[in-house]
Parts: sequence; structure tokens; C-alpha cells
Amino acid sequence: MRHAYRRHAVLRGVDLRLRPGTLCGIVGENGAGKSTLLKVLAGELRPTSGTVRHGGRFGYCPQHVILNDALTVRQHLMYFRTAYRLADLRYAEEVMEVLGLTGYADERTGALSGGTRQKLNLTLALMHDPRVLLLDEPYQGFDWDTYQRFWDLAGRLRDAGRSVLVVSHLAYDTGRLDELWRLARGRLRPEGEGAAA
Ligand SMILES: Nc1ncnc2c1ncn2[C@@H]1O[C@H](COP(=O)(O)OP(=O)(O)OP(=O)(O)O)[C@@H](O)[C@H]1O
Repeated sequence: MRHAYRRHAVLRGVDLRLRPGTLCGIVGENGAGKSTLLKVLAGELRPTSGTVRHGGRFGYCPQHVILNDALTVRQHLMYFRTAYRLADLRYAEEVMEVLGLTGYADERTGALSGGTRQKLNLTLALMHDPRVLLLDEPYQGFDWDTYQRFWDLAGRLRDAGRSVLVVSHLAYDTGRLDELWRLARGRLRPEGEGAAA
């Protein structure tokens, strides 16, 4: 699959298969095209050539938080509950609990800290329990404890058969990943040591 912004070719031949029950990481320098790749995978951008196929519903956590500052955390959840057609918010509440967001349910989003906004951003991407998770810098702004809880959650979702793709410019905790790729010069290559497979 390829993608170019006008004449600027960013993805020059990316072939990626996200298998169920896999925790996959993609790293790359600033501007390597990681966010572009996720936008193409999520259908936000159309590839210049090639195709993207989904085996089930997916959850996309964009790098830049898109929240309505005037609404509370709970109002965001209610809005997304309708959009996702969920019977209830039980699973969303579990995710909030794991991320330490529960106590902020009635706060106006505009008054939240950056890391707390990111917790909500991630909760909105996960609350419909998607089969495929496309996460762009999902732990930006997280404190250490939340960061660890994020990886524990990602591992549990992988064990439950979900495909989890985490994109970051930092290759931390590579031992937790089943696959690790580096995006450079528009192509994906397996990243050396550290990845289990
Ligand atoms: N909407 C756009 N129009 C034109 N060029 C763009 C657009 N979005 C991104 N680019 C360019 O595409 C390249 C890849 O950008 P992208 O945001 O995908 O990189 P990234 O790997 O996610 O970077 P970072 O680690 O800084 O978030 C950059 O050169 C960027 O300037």
C-alpha cells in the first residue's frame, strides 16, 4: 500500500498483516509516516494505491485528541455509546477504571490535564471492545503507573484475541510486543532484537 500527499510520497510500499491475538509495535522517527499509516488503516485517508481490509470492527485512537471541551467525560461516553450502538457502558467503565479515569466522570473535558484527556481519548477508542486496535502514541502524557496499566491492558486484549497495533516514536518495552517494525523511508522493516517474534 502507498500514500502520497500530492507529490510527497510518505508510504512507499507498506505490506502489513495484523493477525488476531498479536501485539504489534511500529516505531519510526518524527515525520516517518506513522500517523499517515494509521490514518490509512483507519480509513481516514485513502491510499494512493493498494487496499486495506478489516476482519472486524476496529478502534482508532488518533494522535491528536478530538474532544469537545464543553462536555464532561460522562457526556463523551454517552455520545460514543450512541455512535457505537452499545447496550450499556459496563466495558467502558472497566477501561476507565484500569486507566484511572473513573474519578473524572463529571469533569468538563476542557478542565482536564493533558494525560487525563489522553485517558479519555483512549477510552473512546476501546469502549466498544474492537477486534482491531489502531493506537497512535496512546500513552503520550501518561504517568508511569498509567503507562504500566496501559501495557497490561494491551496484553490482556491481545490474550483475548484482539489485534493491537501501537505506534510510537519511542521503542520502549519492546519485550511486551510480539512483533516490532520500524517505518523508515516509506517502508516497514523488522526491528532487530527485543521483539519476541
Ligand atoms: N495533511 C498533510 N499534508 C501534507 N503533508 C503531510 C500531511 N500530514 C503529514 N504530512 C507529511 O507526511 C510526513 C509523515 O507525517 P506523519 O505525521 O505521518 O509522521 P509521523 O511518523 O507520525 O511523525 P511524528 O512522530 O512526528 O508524529 C511528514 O513529512 C509530514 O510533513
